[in-house]
Amino acid sequence: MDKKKVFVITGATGSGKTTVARYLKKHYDMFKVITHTTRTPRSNERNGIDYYFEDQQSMEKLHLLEKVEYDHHWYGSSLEGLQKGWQNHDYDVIVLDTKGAITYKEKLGDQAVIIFLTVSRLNKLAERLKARGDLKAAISSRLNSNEYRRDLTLPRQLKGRAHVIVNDNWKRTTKALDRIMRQK
Ligand SMILES: Nc1nc2c(ncn2[C@@H]2O[C@H](COP(=O)(O)OP(=O)(O)O)[C@@H](O)[C@H]2O)c(=O)[nH]1
Ligand SMILES: Nc1ncnc2c1ncn2[C@@H]1O[C@H](COP(=O)(O)OP(=O)(O)O)[C@@H](O)[C@H]1O
Repeated sequence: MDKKKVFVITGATGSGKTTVARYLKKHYDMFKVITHTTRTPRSNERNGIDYYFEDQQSMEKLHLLEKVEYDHHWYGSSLEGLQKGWQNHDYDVIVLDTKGAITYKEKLGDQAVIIFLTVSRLNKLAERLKARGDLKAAISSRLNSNEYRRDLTLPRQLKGRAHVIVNDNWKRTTKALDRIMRQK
């Protein structure tokens, strides 16, 4: 069996996907796959580190494995991105919306390990976006988007095919992640 895997971190905005990806990169030597987006960078985000920031035209020229519209912006990931990581690492980690996670599971089967994040109280998500420093208008647009509502629950296509972590408490989350990694 191919030992190369991609860990797909998915869930609602503010649920902790980026934080979890950072933990897996640091503690399990995973390669963080950078995806492409047409949304504008946040003040602390850098091109080529957090995303490849694209415009409509440059986005259309890319050869992508999958592409989604999320809160009026486009996001997409490439097979080249995954393969770049697998050259020197057994494990890639990528942050995707739930639509992207379904595509990865369908296309890659057991090679894609899906981790779905949630929280027990939804108002925590808005609090976390504020604490992260997101602009008020961006938070409001995000929380009113159809994609935000959709990603609050595990899609039926991923039922029984994803690890679910309730990320209320960071220490407990790291324990759950370490448990998943021991199963590998
Ligand atoms: N399907 C897919 N989703 C992506 C990709 N890149 C980022 N996303 C998702 O797009 C959504 C919006 O991301 P972002 O604007 O960074 O907001 P955040 O989740 O609040 O940090 C999140 O669910 C990301 O996981 C991609 O290449 N493909
Ligand atoms: N378990 C947790 N408890 C408290 N704050 C958290 C926890 N996990 C993540 N955060 C914080 O919540 C904010 C949103 O997390 P982030 O990883 O950016 O979410 P996402 O990528 O899913 O939008 C960040 O400021 C992060 O530091």
